[in-house]
Amino acid sequence: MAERFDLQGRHGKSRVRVSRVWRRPAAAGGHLFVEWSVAVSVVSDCLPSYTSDDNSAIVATDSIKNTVYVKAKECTEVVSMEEFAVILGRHFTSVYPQVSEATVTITERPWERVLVDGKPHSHGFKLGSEKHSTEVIVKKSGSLLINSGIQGYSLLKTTQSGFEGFVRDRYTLLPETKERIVATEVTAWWRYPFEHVSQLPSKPFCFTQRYQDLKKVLADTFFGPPDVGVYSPSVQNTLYLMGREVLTRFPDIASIQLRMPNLHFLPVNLSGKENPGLVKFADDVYMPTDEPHGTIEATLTRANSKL
Ligand SMILES: O=c1[nH]c(=O)c2[nH]c(=O)[nH]c2[nH]1
Repeated sequence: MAERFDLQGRHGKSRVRVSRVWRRPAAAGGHLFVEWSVAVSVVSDCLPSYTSDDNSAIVATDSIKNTVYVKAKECTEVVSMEEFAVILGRHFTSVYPQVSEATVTITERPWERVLVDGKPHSHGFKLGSEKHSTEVIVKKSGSLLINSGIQGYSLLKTTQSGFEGFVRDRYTLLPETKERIVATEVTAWWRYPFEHVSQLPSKPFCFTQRYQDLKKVLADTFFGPPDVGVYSPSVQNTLYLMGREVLTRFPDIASIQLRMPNLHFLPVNLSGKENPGLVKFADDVYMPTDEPHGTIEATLTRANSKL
């Protein structure tokens, strides 16, 4: 008898790029504009399409792609990325009996309103750097998982950082220091507390506002007060303080995952037989590097969380 196999498949469409404009009058704040890259992946009961030539249960990935544009068109009111992802996830899991679950991932291209002579422009945007993403999983029952994140958030400070007291053995060359540049490119992911579509907040845009607030908490904790800063004894400690501050400020966030590569700025000392002490490092000239870099990451979860 032929061997039997379990098969767990999923299918969808990735990198579906969509932009949406909401044309508000200038007096109401001007146009809103987003550019999203959407990935949809559905868990669908279409086993015969894998094991035979029967495609009758397949929702074509081309139709999945089209749905992204249809739903964008239907969003006549402003929606955040997270809300749009829930709309898509709800659509696939409610319209198609064979679809039990949908994962919708969206990454936003960070178009930011320009300022002209210090005034927000009503319809002009420029590209920023760090990116906002979300991953939403919707089940047929309406149960939900919403994780959102930030990528490519580059932060640097020129002082108030050191690294001392680490293991010294026969492999150690790194001198201890109380003075260095610290630079990183933060990746963070956090989970929202809504576990069912019925719990979603009705206030539009709250996810977008939360992203902005969270980004500010991360940066403010990294930098410290504008005039004096705050001393960082290690990237590990700074990462912990950033995560702790997020969980303290936002009680509805149960957990945050932070990845903070340590992008080294190496002291430049140049010396040769002919030119002894050509360049002597005095906390002034550095060689910026990104390879190799330290990898520091941690997840902070509330001790009483049920996660
Ligand atoms: O903040 C730091 N953490 C480390 O773990 C480490 N390791 C290293 O070489 N430099 C640093 N800096």
